Amino acid sequence: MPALVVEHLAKSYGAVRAIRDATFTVEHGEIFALLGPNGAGKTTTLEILEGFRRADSGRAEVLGGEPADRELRARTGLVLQDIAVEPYLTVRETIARDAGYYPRPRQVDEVIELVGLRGLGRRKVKALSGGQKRRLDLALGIIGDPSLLFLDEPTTGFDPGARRDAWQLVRGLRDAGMTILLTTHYMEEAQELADRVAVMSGGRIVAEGTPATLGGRDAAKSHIRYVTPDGPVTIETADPTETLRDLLHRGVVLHGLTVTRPSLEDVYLELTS
Ligand SMILES: Nc1ncnc2c1ncn2[C@@H]1O[C@H](COP(=O)(O)OP(=O)(O)OP(=O)(O)O)[C@@H](O)[C@H]1O
Repeated sequence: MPALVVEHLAKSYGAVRAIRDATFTVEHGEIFALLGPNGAGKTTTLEILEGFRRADSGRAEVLGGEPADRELRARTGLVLQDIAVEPYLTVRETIARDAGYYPRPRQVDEVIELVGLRGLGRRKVKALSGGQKRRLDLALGIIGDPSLLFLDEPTTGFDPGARRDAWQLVRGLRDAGMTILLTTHYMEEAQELADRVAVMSGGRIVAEGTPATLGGRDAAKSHIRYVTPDGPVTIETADPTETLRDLLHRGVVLHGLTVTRPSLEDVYLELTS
């Protein structure tokens, strides 16, 4: 039984068809990334799975049950786009208060450490930087020791170092058995983190696969580029190894050589254009 099942899901806000017909499944213990342009329907899909909204039609199943089930909520963690936190509480007080909502929470200090807020436990929430605030959001998502975690754009506002730390943390959670559904606008994040990705556009899933194979990426042609005294050369080839062997055999000097395949971002832009 998969951790999440979404089948022919549809949801409109008045005349706006936010989700038209979305189908995908997420297996236990995997990191699944939902990608798509602004307004594609990602947050609405998450909100239905989290039990905050009802779909108009279709099926959404979470850990084998209904999304809004109370007992289920104790087993899921949420990191939403805008989380309301008390500005005058400290980091530690905020996390400790949330720990009280769960039957078997993690240790508060362990979580502060995990999300990289060590030494900031006594700082008031209103005095945190944007990235630190987002780490606090992450702490609140995992304090209940959930088996399923929803992350809606978890690293927005992070500096590159903090982003890599967050990826490390999320991978660690997955390796410890947690199932993670995330949305992101950073293709590098999806590439680095996700076991599988789905691309949503106009309320539909338009492609699904591993980051390496999405949209036929693995079978796509490579570009070999190098510079000769006459100027730059670009060769498009399905078999870069063979083409390079041939060039070297002919004694071509390959100054500034690069070999590239379409990036996840290239494929994504093509799918959503
Ligand atoms: N409460 C609401 N009332 C009316 N329309 C809404 C509401 N929430 C979302 N929408 C609309 O539904 C569509 C899907 O929005 P949604 O927030 O699910 O997209 P998203 O993929 O999460 O976008 P983003 O990447 O910008 O967060 C958009 O056209 C949005 O304007």
